[in-house]
Amino acid sequence: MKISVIGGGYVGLVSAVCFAQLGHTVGLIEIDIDRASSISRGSPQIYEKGLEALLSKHLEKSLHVSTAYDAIPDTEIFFICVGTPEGDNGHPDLSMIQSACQSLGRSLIDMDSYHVVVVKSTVPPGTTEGLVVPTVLEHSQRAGDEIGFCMNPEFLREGRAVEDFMHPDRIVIGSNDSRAGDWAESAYRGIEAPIVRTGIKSAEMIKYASNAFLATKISFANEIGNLCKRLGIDVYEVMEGVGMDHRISPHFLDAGAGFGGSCFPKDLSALIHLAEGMNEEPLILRSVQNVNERQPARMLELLQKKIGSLEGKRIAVLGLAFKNDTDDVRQSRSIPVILSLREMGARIAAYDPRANDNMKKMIHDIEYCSRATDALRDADACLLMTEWPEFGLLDEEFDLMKNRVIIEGRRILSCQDKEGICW
Ligand SMILES: NC(=O)C1=CN([C@@H]2O[C@H](COP(=O)(O)OP(=O)(O)OC[C@H]3O[C@@H](n4cnc5c(N)ncnc54)[C@H](O)[C@@H]3O)[C@@H](O)[C@H]2O)C=CC1
Ligand SMILES: O=C(O)[C@H]1O[C@H](OP(=O)(O)OP(=O)(O)OC[C@H]2O[C@@H](n3ccc(=O)[nH]c3=O)[C@H](O)[C@@H]2O)[C@H](O)[C@@H](O)[C@@H]1O
Repeated sequence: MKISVIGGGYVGLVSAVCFAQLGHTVGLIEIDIDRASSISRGSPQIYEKGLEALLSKHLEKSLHVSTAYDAIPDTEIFFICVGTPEGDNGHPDLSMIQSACQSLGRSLIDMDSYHVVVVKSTVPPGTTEGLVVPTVLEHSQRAGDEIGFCMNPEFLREGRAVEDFMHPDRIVIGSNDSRAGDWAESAYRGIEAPIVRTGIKSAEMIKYASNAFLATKISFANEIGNLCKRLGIDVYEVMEGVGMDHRISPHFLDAGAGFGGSCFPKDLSALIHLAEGMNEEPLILRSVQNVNERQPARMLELLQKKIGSLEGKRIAVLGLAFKNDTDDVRQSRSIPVILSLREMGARIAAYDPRANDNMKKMIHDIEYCSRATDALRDADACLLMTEWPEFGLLDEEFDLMKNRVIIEGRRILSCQDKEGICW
């Protein structure tokens, strides 16, 4: 098939290279000139395992990158993968969706063959039919039956995006017309996964409900973990026993610093905003959010309990990315931790294997180290914020600290000789 992917971020770029890998001819449209040119050079600005290799395999063969929409005349199916960041009051900012639909619509003027437009970005229920369909039709001046519309949410995780795209648990395709749904389904031929065909609004809601449920599992584990901490119980041992019940599953029950990233926090806010707009009280969702917002402060309470005032103390912060295997720091739990430490007068020495540069753009006035040992040297305490496997190997490196006070926000360390383990 001839596919165009609109937006070259985590979802768009990964989708584009994976569609090329599945044998399609793919055009990637990215309006940010810097992003587009680094993708065209084969070195994207985002880090994902396996992405560069696939990109260089297909670049200028079955995958072409452009900053303009006029490069898409042959396209049969469009996947919209632009950002939907949190806007005012938790409502997602849909302006990028709107402007992508305007440009896409204009590029379809004067075409007479059938096209399918698929929304892959996470959008609130009603957005595809209420915004995408009318905007594309208005700007293309085409009749409703000449363009099909689908909603196909994406479930990939950062850090393992290529793997997740190629091996999903399910592929959800929401459509109101079976021809459009069949086309969208064809794009995934070659991937072995159950296909779930739904209406468009259900597909939109499946995405929010999935993220909200995963976030709920994490906050639940954190609440139990906070209780366990007081009782001197190891919450990881508890959750291992809990997760063995197949109705619960062992995944997403790791207690610690809480969830960050560009999606759980914003999608939770969007769902809360949606509920409130309909006078439904989102009791569970608000609690999930509240528990998550308090977890970083709990780490700092524990730290103060161990070493007293933080004024002038050197604190090593290991891990800046919101999770391992990514350089993404959006909504990382290390941000509130660093900001509070700074307010309390601590001297911060931070290290992340990949995310130092991205965090520097956000917080400049702390020390960034190029190795964990540099951060740990002479530190009064260490806060471990990201589940990077390399941190799991640290042991005698902690002897460089003034005291081995280590607060683990992620259970990753295998060494036994540590004090002040958090959860
Ligand atoms: N990051 C993730 O792991 C996942 C994200 N999602 C959802 O997918 C959507 C995209 O997320 P990301 O890829 O993380 O966003 P991103 O911000 O990394 O990438 C979006 C890209 O779209 C480009 N763009 C914006 N307007 C455009 C336009 N009119 N034409 C062409 N390109 C345009 C931007 O320059 C940017 O490079 C969001 O709705 C997000 O919630 C869904 C699943 C996973
Ligand atoms: O919509 C999205 O963008 C994506 O959001 C999440 O993926 P992602 O945010 O990339 O990463 P996760 O692996 O889910 O981790 C999110 C956060 O939760 C934290 N986490 C995860 C698992 C856990 O048990 N405990 C926990 O605190 C991680 O440290 C991280 O900060 C979902 O897992 C994806 O299915 C979804 O597509």
